[in-house]
Amino acid sequence: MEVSGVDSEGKEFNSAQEMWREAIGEEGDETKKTQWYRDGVSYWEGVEASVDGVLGGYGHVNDADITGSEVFLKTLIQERLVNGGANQHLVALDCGSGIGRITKNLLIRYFNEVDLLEPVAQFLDAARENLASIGSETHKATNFFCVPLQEFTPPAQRYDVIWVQWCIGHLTDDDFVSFFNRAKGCLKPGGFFVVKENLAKKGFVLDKEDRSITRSNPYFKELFRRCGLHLYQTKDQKGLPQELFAVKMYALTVDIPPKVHKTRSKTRSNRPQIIK
Ligand SMILES: C[S@@+](CC[C@H](N)C(=O)[O-])C[C@H]1O[C@@H](n2cnc3c(N)ncnc32)[C@H](O)[C@@H]1O
Repeated sequence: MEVSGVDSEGKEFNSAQEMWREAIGEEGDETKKTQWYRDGVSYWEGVEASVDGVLGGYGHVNDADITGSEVFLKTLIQERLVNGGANQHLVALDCGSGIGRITKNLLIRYFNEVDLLEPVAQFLDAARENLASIGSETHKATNFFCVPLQEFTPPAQRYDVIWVQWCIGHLTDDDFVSFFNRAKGCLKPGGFFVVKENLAKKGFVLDKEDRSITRSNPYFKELFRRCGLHLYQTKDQKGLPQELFAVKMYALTVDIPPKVHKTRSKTRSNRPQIIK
């Protein structure tokens, strides 16, 4: 990516390549890259297994976040899934699930089964506990995968929705692309990804504390293009405190969304749109 960016200590980089070279070393230098991932997980291992912990001290944004996600998800289920999801056995994957906050407050109400993936064992244990008394025989958390996204290949054709929120910043660009390419084959027909992430105003911001990168909207779009994914819908998350990064939701599909005959202005951004 030919975009400039900064790190959390104010250091400037002329390009993403320059930043990645410093963060994970030259291509083929697996030692530094392994250390990058190890440091990211170690950071989260030192965080309390609570809503406030996984939200970086902003536990009070949970309600706004879940409400925003629910509005986005509901429309997508209706538009994309057979019968609008009615009378279907729906399955979701919650990636980088932390303590199961999103599954507990949202996904388990819409999906018959939810699988959780989380590399930090203490978070996944908390998720198991938090979800033990939630749901029912027909709405339940099924699998708990204790593995990082870059090492995960989901089961083939299992999921209607793969939800990726506030965790993909831990992956390098190549591992980001590689993960979505593997995961594409795990979606059922009509299935889709939701990526909900912080946005940098421009370029990127490297967080040296938790070993993650916050990407800009153009940066995400370029990576989605490299994944061969199509942008079906996007929506900005509203109601978050001003001092936080803006947050955007992306719905992504493997198939090309049908052309919409426009009756409104071309400047509307939340319409089906192929990534350019
Ligand atoms: C900000 S928390 C968000 C948790 C959850 N998605 C939520 O919104 O409540 C970031 C999560 O990403 C997880 N994570 C860190 N590195 C990861 C990786 N390589 N693959 C998947 N998840 C990772 C952390 O352990 C942590 O649970």
